[in-house]
Amino acid sequence: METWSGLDVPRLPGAGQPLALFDSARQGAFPSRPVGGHATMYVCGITPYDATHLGHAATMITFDLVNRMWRDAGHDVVYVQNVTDIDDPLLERAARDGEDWKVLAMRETALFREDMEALRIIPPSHYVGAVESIPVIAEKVVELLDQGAAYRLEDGTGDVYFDIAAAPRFGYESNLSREQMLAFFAERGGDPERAGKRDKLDPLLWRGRRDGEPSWPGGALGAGRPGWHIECAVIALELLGETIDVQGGGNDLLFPHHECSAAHAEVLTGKAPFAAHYVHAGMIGLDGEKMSKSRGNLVFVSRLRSDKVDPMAVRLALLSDHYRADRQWTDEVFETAAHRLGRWRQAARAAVAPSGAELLAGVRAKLAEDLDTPGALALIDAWVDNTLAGVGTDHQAPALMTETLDALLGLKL
Ligand SMILES: Nc1ncnc2c1ncn2[C@@H]1O[C@H](COS(=O)(=O)NC(=O)[C@@H](N)CS)[C@@H](O)[C@H]1O
Ligand SMILES: [Zn+2]
Repeated sequence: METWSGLDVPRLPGAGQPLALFDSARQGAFPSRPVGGHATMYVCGITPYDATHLGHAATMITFDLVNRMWRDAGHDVVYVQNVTDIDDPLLERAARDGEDWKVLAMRETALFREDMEALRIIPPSHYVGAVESIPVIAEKVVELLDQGAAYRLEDGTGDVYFDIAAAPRFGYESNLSREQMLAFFAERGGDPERAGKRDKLDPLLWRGRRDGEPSWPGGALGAGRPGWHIECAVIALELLGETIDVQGGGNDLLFPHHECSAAHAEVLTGKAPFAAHYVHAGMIGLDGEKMSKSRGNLVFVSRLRSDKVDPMAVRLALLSDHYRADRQWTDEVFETAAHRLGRWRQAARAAVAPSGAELLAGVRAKLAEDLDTPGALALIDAWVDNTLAGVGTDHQAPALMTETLDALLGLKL
């Protein structure tokens, strides 16, 4: 699947320091140490309907900062993102609206790409759909069956499940109790009550063909379509290798999605941990509720854009609180960001300002501490206040400040 169009990232003087990121498995922030000359990141992309709401945008901006910080530290980055262009919620929405699910998926994915370009998100190296990945997913499910790590239900549906007992450390990523897992599993697309499963938490790998549902040839599996977690495990393994630096997404994916994806990958490769860092972005909410399709309380990037809202003000607003915090989108958050952006643009046009090198070093240091954007933005505010008050003697500073905000925060002044 084609990715969206790229953009230039200014090279800054010197180099950034190692990026420390919070790892959900180890429950602490640790330096990410990409090896082999390039950093590898898999970020869970959209299920293509109701795109692009501000929750999607906030999470994509978070991992765009990881991408930018790694590049600033001198790494090449191989970044893979998927589109879940076949799954129950997509089929349900298409049926609700009486439209072809393939058309819905294509239209929403195209809109997502436009919104990502407007928000100045560096495109992933590989942008991959679930449907185009079905042949290799089916092969991997057969491998899991051959390893005895998966089993077919005996009820004639052709459904295949993963046996979580095959993953000895299952649960190490989310650190949840079994009852918490059962609750999240039921809430987020799992089927704990399905008859015939060995364990209630066993996730679906392959759904055998059903009348009225799309299906694809699955080789030895027979016709059907892939489960959700195996999709992301297989796409990452195919394009990034057996272990990766970052597996990312919103914190709604921590369990079951990322836990199961990691378990599938580790059983397939025999290598653990699948990801050195399991990175989860907080949920953007509106009126006190998580912004989500099921609730329908969505603010769309494309709507803001058609209302002539500056995407850079949206991006700055979504950077103003810490990426791991569940946070609310409010008019006040937006107005504050728009005002801040105006002052920053004014200061960037000054002839002279406080030291640009000091600002760059300060912003690098704050972002290297688990993407402390509130700390970084406060340093920029102080620099801007001084600049607008006529303090400072550095003639290169305004230009360097502009490049710093572009390269590290993705903000075009
Ligand atoms: N309210 C929200 N706040 C922050 N991130 C969100 C929010 N809702 C969804 N996301 C994130 O946005 C991305 C796409 O979400 S999604 O459209 O529901 N799709 C999926 O979760 C799956 N296609 C992942 S394989 C995911 O990383 C998800 O964690
Ligand atoms: Zn995923």
